[in-house]
Formats: sequence, structure tokens, C-alpha cells
Amino acid sequence: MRVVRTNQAVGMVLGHDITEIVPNVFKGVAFKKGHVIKEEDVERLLRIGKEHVYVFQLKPDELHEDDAAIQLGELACGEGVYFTEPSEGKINIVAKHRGLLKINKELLEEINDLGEICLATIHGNRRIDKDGLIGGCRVIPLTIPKQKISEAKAILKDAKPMIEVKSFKPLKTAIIVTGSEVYKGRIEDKFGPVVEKKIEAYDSDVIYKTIVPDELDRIKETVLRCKDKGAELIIVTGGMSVDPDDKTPGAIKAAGAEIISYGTPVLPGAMLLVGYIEGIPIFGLPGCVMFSHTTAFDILLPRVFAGERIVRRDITRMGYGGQCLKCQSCSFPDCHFGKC
Ligand SMILES: Nc1nc2c(c(=O)[nH]1)N[C@H]1C(S)=C(S)[C@@H](COP(=O)(O)OP(=O)(O)OC[C@H]3O[C@@H](n4cnc5c(N)ncnc54)[C@H](O)[C@@H]3O)O[C@H]1N2
Ligand code: MOO
Repeated sequence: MRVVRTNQAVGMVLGHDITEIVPNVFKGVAFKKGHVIKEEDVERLLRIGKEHVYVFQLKPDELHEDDAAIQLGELACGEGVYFTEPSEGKINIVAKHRGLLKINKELLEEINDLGEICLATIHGNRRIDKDGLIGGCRVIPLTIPKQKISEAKAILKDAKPMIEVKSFKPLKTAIIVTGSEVYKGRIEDKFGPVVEKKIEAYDSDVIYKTIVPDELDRIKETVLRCKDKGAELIIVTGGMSVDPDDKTPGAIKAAGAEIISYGTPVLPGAMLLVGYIEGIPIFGLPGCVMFSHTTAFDILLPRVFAGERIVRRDITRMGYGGQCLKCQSCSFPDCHFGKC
């Protein structure tokens, strides 16, 4: 550290906290150690009585923590993501709009493995709202060798963005409610409205909704009709379990769908089916989706609305984090459920 005249210190890094006391008005830190002195700070520093200050002298191969955080933010943030001005050396990483949050975990690990860098995020593959906090970044010391940032650049330069938020695209949705007890009017349909609400949360329209009995051919024909009607997402409710009247998985298969998975390692949601029929995503939803606040369906929906194609491994890895704790007040997706 060296002493410089305050009016010659613009652009330099303050080496210590500076306290200001204005009787009855303010007592506290006016400038924090590490602050880069700006033109407009000089007058205030002089009023505090600091005609000289201690400053850090950055060596040519060093970066101040604020500049390092900005450069790391620029490297890490892809589409749909921005970062805030550094404060005390830290930037916040934030969603520009709502959508599906994607985090490249491997790259994140590699960057943190460089040392002297802290890049922390929430889990990816979840829905995030506009201005939702994704993470933060800072370097550990007050200054960092520029070489570290070059190493981070080398890791990220040919890779996809480490953090991005994919926009949701509305999907014309068809809902087929199965159940002879519902079809014959023995009970009122309580499943359709639950699903409709979840679809509308993605600004998507339900273009077709019908109730059919537990008959394989009826369900199959209705699936094909939905496809012909231009549905971009088909959802079949009920009949997903092991009773003799549970015909939905067989009917979806008979309609020609490629079954990605019948069964998910998620509770609730174990009996869920995901498939594609000529590229159109199709779900078979078990009774728990009607009953439980949050299930495997809620974990997968953001990915479908972001246009991702679900593959079998996406399903199988859901076991880790796949047990819902059924909290009294559900905070999903701000919880461990579905984070793998
Ligand atoms: N022996 C086993 N039983 C069950 C298993 C199992 O593995 N072995 N799995 C359980 C799990 S997990 C779930 S989830 C449910 C799956 O149920 P289904 O999808 O087969 O649902 P249904 O049998 O069609 O109906 C169950 C229940 O819900 C009522 N229901 C269905 N649809 C509607 C609707 N649209 N509106 C109102 N109520 C509806 C239906 O009347 C039944 O009471 O299976 C477990 N059992
Ligand atoms: O599919 Mo049931 O899916 O776990 O309650």
C-alpha cells in the first residue's frame, strides 16, 4: 500500500475503510476497503478530512475484485441472463425474463476449481421468473491475477453458455380425461381443471378437452384425433396404474407414441408416462397429479414448454431429489424437489 493525495487517487483502490461522522445524521463506513475511488468521491473524502489515502497498487498483471467479477459475469451469462453492478466485489446473476433455467454444472465446477473464484448458483432445469436471483459471483482476494480470468476464458470459450434462461413457447394443448366413473357422470371431473390451470400458467391454451371411458380403443382414437386437431402437447389423465381398468399407457402406445418412460423415479409421480407421437410430447398423468400440489409433472413441464425434448436419462436421473417432502406450505420450485 502507498499513500497518495486524495485528488490524485481517482481510479485507485482504497486500502482501508473510511468512516464518516456527521453528528445526529450519520456515523458509519463512507467508503469500504477495496472501493475504486471515483471523481465524485474526492470532494466527500476531503470533507471527511482525508487529504491523503492509502491505496492498493494494482500490478499490471492483477485485476481488482470488481473488475474480475464483471469479467466473470460476462463469461458466465448467456441468453436471458444479466448481472448487476458489483457491490463489495460481488455481482448478482439474474433472469432477464421468465423461462427455463439452464446451468452447465460441469463448467461451473471447472471455473470454481480454478481457485480464488466463487461462482454460486441455484439448481438448473427449473422455472425461473423475471428478475429471479440465479446466483452470485465474486473473487476471494481483493485482487486476482489476470491469468485466472484467462484460464476461465479458455474453459468457456468454445463451450455453450454456462448459465441461460430459455423462453417458454405457448403450446396448443389437448387434454383427455379418462375414467368410466367420470364419463358416466358418477363423479365430477376434478382432474381436467387441475391440468388446465397448470397449462395456463405457461400462457398456453387448451384447444381441446374431452372425457372418455376406460377403453383402450377410445383413448387411442382420441389421442390420434388430438394430433389431427393440431395439438402441440397431449395430456391423458388417469388409468395409469395396475388395475384391470387402467388402459391409458397401453392406449398411448397403441396410438403409435414412442414411450420415453412409463414410470418416473419421483414421488409423487411414479406412474407418470412421457412419450412423443410424431414429435408431439404426450403425457400420461397418474391420479396423484390431481391430488398432490407438486409432482413429477411439475418438474418436467418447464422443459417441455422451453422446447426441450425429454430423453430417458432425464427421467432416470430424477430419482436423486425425487422425493417430495410434502411441506405444509409448498415452496416448489424453491426446494430440493426435482433438483438432480
Ligand atoms: N396396487 C397398486 N395400486 C396403485 C399403484 C400401484 O403401483 N399398485 N400406484 C398408485 C399410484 S402411485 C397412483 S398415482 C395411482 C394412479 O392412479 P391412476 O392414474 O391409475 O388413477 P385411477 O385409478 O384412474 O383413479 C384413481 C382415483 O382417482 C379418481 N379419479 C381419476 N380421475 C379422476 C377425475 N378426472 N376426476 C375425479 N376423480 C378422478 C378415481 O375415481 C379413483 O378414485 O394408483 C395408485 N394405486
Ligand atoms: O404416480 Mo403416484 O405417482 O406416485 O402417487
